[in-house]
Amino acid sequence: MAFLEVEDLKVHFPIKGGIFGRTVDYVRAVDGVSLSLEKGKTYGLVGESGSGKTTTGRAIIGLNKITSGKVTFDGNDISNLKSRSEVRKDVQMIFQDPYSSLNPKKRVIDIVAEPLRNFEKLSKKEEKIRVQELLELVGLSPESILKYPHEFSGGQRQRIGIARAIALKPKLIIADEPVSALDVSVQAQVLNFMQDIQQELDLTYLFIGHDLGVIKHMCDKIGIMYKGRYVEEGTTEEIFNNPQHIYTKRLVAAIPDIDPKRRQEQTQFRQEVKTEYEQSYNDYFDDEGLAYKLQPVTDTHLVALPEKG
Ligand SMILES: Nc1ncnc2c1ncn2[C@@H]1O[C@H](COP(=O)(O)OP(=O)(O)OP(=O)(O)O)[C@@H](O)[C@H]1O
Repeated sequence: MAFLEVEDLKVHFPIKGGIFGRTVDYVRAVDGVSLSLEKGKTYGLVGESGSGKTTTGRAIIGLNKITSGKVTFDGNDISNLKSRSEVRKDVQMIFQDPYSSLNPKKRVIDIVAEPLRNFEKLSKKEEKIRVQELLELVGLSPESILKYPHEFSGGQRQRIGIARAIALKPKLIIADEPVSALDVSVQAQVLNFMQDIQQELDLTYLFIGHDLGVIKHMCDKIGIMYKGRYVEEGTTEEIFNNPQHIYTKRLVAAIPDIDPKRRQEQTQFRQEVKTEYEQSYNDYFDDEGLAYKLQPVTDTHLVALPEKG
């Protein structure tokens, strides 16, 4: 059994209608996702906006109710809310936007200490020392404890978010587009730092993203999502060197390459993908453009599927 095992996960949100507010339909945000993640590794969930990546992450951590399916973490079935509360300390989330995810009215010490206050009974002095240690670990000055989020840059704010996420020494971190809101120049620093603490703290990551360059850099395994399902899953090498599904091929073909020789290969690959896409559209997609016909189904974010032709 893998460290994190998700089996046929479904999360459907009811759509209410009529004067009685009855459920008239469901948004099938996640509709049968399975994945397994080994300890210390990083799994990338990729998909265009609305494909269900965030809902998958939120369902695993217990922020969204699971409609059906099973989530096993570190040997425990955490599919229902009660069982999940037992592993709450062990699974933490890092959010996309370090501007909105930190309360602007709170000082850094109160932000980072929040999970500690929920789970551990520390004296004020012990708490201060722990927060200062955490800030040092994420590369911020321990004197920052009395500052407010607006006094920091985007990259520094994300480090504060990471300090909060690792405060309870979690085992699994769900990182929901952790660098998408940051300047490109800062993204690499935060990603490299995330890799450093992964080693240091023996962390396992579920990394949600849409930038395939970032995903390639970070992940061992990748699942490509589309409309709540997987279109393809594989190791990073398989996805980038030998993509099977036309949707994945389109994503890989869209990555800009700065190396002149590889750019030439990429141009040729793009042409092949274009031809295959045009020839095989009906084999892969049903009338609504849903990628039902190849299993498993994945999620992606980089390039929306264009209209046929
Ligand atoms: N609480 C909710 N109630 C109803 N529908 C929801 C809810 N949360 C998400 N959805 C819908 O579920 C679908 C999947 O959303 P989700 O946020 O998981 O996608 P995503 O791939 O993470 O996209 P993004 O990259 O834009 O965050 C979308 O159609 C979204 O509108």
